[in-house]
Amino acid sequence: MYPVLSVTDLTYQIKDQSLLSNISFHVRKKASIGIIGESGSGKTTLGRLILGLLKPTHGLISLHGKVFPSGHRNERRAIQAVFQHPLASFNPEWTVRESILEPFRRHRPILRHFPATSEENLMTALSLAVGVEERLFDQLPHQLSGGQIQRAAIARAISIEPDIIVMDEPTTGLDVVSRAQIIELLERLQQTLGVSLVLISHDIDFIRRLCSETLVLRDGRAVDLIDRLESGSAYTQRFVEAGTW
Ligand SMILES: Nc1ncnc2c1ncn2[C@@H]1O[C@H](COP(=O)(O)OP(=O)(O)OP(=O)(O)O)[C@@H](O)[C@H]1O
Repeated sequence: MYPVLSVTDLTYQIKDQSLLSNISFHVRKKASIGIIGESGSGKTTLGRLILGLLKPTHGLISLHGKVFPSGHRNERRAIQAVFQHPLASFNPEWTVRESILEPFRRHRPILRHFPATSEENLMTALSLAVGVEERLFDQLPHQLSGGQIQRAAIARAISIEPDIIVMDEPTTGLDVVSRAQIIELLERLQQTLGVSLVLISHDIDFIRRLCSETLVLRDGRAVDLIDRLESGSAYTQRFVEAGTW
């Protein structure tokens, strides 16, 4: 069986500058890969390439063994994003509910896990799945706390049952309790939905809890691709011991 996501020899250049060079890895169903590295090492650029928002200079991304993006309408459903500042990804003039329903209305997917007999049923199921009281979905995005809007962003991402969610710094700015809740939520979603995760983070403990494999970037190159953070190079160990990058 093909991995859900394959990245092969991916290189991204702007003019003569290589922001990423020869990156390769696979992610299987229900598995998670962590992407870590110093500021400016290329993590967000890699996330944007995986989402099809940037076009690689060389190399290949494939979903279930097929080149991505191919232009096929349905492939966009398979891969969803939760960005670093979730508030900025919500339309400030729409209720949170309207924003959450937007991808569902656009894709009209056939759902296996969530009941999609009506939008109301779907919203109730999503509220339970992410642990946000349903009445909060009728608020405007700025009226929710950082943890609540992060979970609403996750609700939007899972509403169309993607195969992969790419998350950029999902714990930044969250208090300890909200951070722990996000970790538990992601663990649960992996088990119940079978979703694979690509987690970009500076938070070593977050990566350790959730990821079966970790890619360490330095200046756009892969330094380590490891299943245990402790088995990384001396470079990686310095940051693992510090707990952050
Ligand atoms: N559009 C662009 N044009 C030129 N350089 C860019 C562009 N986008 C990113 N870069 C450069 O590419 C490098 C990698 O940036 P990227 O945002 O991917 O790093 P990062 O690892 O996500 O950093 P951080 O942890 O600070 O978010 C940086 O040196 C950045 O300045």
